Amino acid sequence: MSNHRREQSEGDAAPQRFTKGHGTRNDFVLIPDPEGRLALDADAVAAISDRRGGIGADGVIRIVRTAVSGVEVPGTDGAESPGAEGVEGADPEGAAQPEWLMDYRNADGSIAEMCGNGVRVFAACLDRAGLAGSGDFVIATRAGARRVEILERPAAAGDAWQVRVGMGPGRLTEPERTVTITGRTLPAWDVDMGNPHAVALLPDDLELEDLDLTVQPALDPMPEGGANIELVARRGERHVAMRVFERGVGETQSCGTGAAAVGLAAAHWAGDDSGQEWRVDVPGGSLVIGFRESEMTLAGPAVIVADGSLAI
Ligand SMILES: N[C@@H](CCC[C@H](N)C(=O)O)C(=O)O
Repeated sequence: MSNHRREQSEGDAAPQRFTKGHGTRNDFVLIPDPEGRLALDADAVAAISDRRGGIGADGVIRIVRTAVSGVEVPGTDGAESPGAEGVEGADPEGAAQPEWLMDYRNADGSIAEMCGNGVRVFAACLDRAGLAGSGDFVIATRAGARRVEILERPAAAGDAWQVRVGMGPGRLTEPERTVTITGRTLPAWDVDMGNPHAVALLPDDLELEDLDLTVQPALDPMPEGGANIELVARRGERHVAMRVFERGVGETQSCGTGAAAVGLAAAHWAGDDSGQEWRVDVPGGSLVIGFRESEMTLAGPAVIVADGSLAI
């Protein structure tokens, strides 16, 4: 039996609130659990994410105070800091622990270290609740602390926030594995964005739109723990398009860490060390990847769609 129930005292039957949101149509159910009372198991996450029997989402995000989350945040020293002070770039060595943790689960219930689109929607939820201060703050993730900047707030309900996230440095490895898709075997670059990615550039005679991503492309060898797989087409100067098969989900309309991985690989393929931004188109929109001295950045929209109560 799935479990997303709070540890309840007798007679406490308050419904569990949730918010539904998306970033470039990569969609999430966010569940506030400030005091860390929610027991959210893999079956519950899969049931909530189910697009017919549940609410439907690519992932479920628990909004929990880091101090009570039971999650150790790499690179932080355990002391609490609600603001951005003490944080130089992302994943800072020995930085104070951010107040709020993005506890991310894929639609199949598996835990992932990081979600770039999820961080933006998480930030929009904190901002709407008045918990983001001036709009420059730090969020904890399993991949480390991530700096968030609210660039734009929505003018009207249903409009998007625009949010930039520090994504850490990103680490790219020359191909040691291949991706096979639509009968073609291509070299794959491993990119570590806190979570694992395998990025392949399509040859000119293979259209991004023609790929069959209803099944997972074969990754050989498959890394222990799996990987998100991105297929990339060139579009123009500092401009590429991608599709993604996400670990723990399947094909999604967008992946923020995937777009950062693709930006890093595309700049590498182009021999571009100018530090200028790259545009990465995804089926659900467009994202901007930046290169700062110590880290990459991801900028794009975050939309809050609905608030409700869980009855399942
Ligand atoms: N969609 C996310 C990535 C979510 C986690 C991923 N499926 C994994 O298992 O690593 C993003 O926007 O980055």
